[in-house]
Amino acid sequence: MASTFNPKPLPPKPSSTHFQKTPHLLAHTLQTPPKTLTHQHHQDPKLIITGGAILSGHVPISGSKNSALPILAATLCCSGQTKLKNVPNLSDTRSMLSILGSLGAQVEVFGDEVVVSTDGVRSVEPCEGEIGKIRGGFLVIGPLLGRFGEAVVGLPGGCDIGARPIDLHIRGLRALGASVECRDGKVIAHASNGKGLVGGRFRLDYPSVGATETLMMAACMADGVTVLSNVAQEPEVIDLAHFLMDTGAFVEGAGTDKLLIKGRRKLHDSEYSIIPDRIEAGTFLLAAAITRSCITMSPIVPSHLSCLINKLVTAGCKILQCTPDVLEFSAVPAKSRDGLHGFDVRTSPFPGFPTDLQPQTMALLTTCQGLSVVEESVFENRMNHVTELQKFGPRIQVCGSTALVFGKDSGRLYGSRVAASDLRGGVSLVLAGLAAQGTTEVNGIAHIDRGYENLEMKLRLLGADVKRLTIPP
Ligand SMILES: CC(=O)N[C@H]1[C@@H](OP(=O)(O)OP(=O)(O)OC[C@H]2O[C@@H](n3ccc(=O)[nH]c3=O)[C@H](O)[C@@H]2O)O[C@H](CO)[C@@H](O)[C@@H]1O
Ligand SMILES: C=C(OP(=O)(O)O)C(=O)O
Repeated sequence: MASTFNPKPLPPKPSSTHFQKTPHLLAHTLQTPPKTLTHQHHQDPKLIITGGAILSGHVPISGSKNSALPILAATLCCSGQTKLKNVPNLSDTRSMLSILGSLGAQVEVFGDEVVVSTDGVRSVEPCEGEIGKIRGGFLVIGPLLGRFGEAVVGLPGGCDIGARPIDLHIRGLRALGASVECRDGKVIAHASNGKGLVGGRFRLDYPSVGATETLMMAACMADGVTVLSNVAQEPEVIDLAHFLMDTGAFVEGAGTDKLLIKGRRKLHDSEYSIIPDRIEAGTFLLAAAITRSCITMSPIVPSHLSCLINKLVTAGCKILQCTPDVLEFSAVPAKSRDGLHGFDVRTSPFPGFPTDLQPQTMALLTTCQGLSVVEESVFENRMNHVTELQKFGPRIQVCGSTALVFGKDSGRLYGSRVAASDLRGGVSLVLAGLAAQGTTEVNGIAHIDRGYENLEMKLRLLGADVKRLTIPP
């Protein structure tokens, strides 16, 4: 029987120290999106991968995109200067900073540190163009409504992996006393009693990550006590709760299915470090697995990845070292190079198997022994990568939200010209390219740049042959 991975518990999170305010303005490296992101598809840069390299060495893991986005939105709840550390430099975080800037916030960027002051915010209507690019931008609605009593926010963008409605955000805000209507592609919200939001009770029909985050932030600024049930338990929700508590909020129950929040009108300044990106870390574990390699990575919170690691151990991989923040992982088979066994996956909310690792896991399963079944239960349309993965040669059969992956016996992977249509689907093609014989060209990599910081540089650090080709306009 496969052994179960039991990570050591983390030490308690240190309480925040107060940030020494820095009056100077320095480089705004995160605020200027690279030109290539605004180009048409045929002018997009592409990744060229020569497959077959065995990876080795150490990869640094960046801060979490899905924590950084809500925490940047939450700076709108805070007076004074908020200093965030370990913020990843991604097109999504740059969009989020533009959204804050469009409201009148002052944003300064020093490498991976971002200092935000929202005291000068005068607008409650963020730039619609940026909101429409990313999912996390919509999260400003809760803080705006809580602090200013109104918000006018365009409909969110993000990966095209399903309908992704926002009904739970809206119904939850109504339960806190807001009047909310959707008109002309915008959500227009008012704290309808004229005095601001009021505490209330709301049960989410589904533990939506985004709706939980919207309601947590709104409840922190509402008058009275709020109880939210059937909430999301993802590490990013816990990270947001820790940030809010550091700024003076009272949030109890983060990481369980019920939150109790005592509202205050305004939160104060703080200094806070974003957690490591578990999805980026998981992607590198899968990169090592698909190339049958041994690598180390840090920083990482192993318990955030228990579900994936247990599956990989079942497949035949080994955890050689696991401390609270470093992981040494080996997929080097004992005898032959292709000894990993397939396994079944059903995505579900945390602590279940993360939907954001489903496409990358499917890429690995095409190289494993036997038939694997991959079921996507979180999003209704997250199988777009399959047609592109099939171009590498393996047999994959899709029926609705379930894929049958026939594994290495259905054929080995051959380099191919493919195109990303979303973030994680896109990176699954990069993983397939690492394992394929010959050269792979991955187009549409603006999708990948939304969520991976320096992907090709990090892969090269591990010994992969990956180049970014930027075609001049
Ligand atoms: C920026 C960010 O953090 N993105 C993550 C966040 O997205 P996001 O917050 O959008 O994901 P949700 O947890 O809200 O969505 C999960 C499911 O709930 C449904 N739903 C959601 C809200 C709502 O009001 N009504 C509704 O029906 C969605 O359509 C989806 O089927 O969590 C997802 C699930 O872990 C991840 O894949 C995304 O990477
Ligand atoms: C689906 C994702 O992102 P978003 O919610 O930002 O579209 C993702 O990170 O895989």
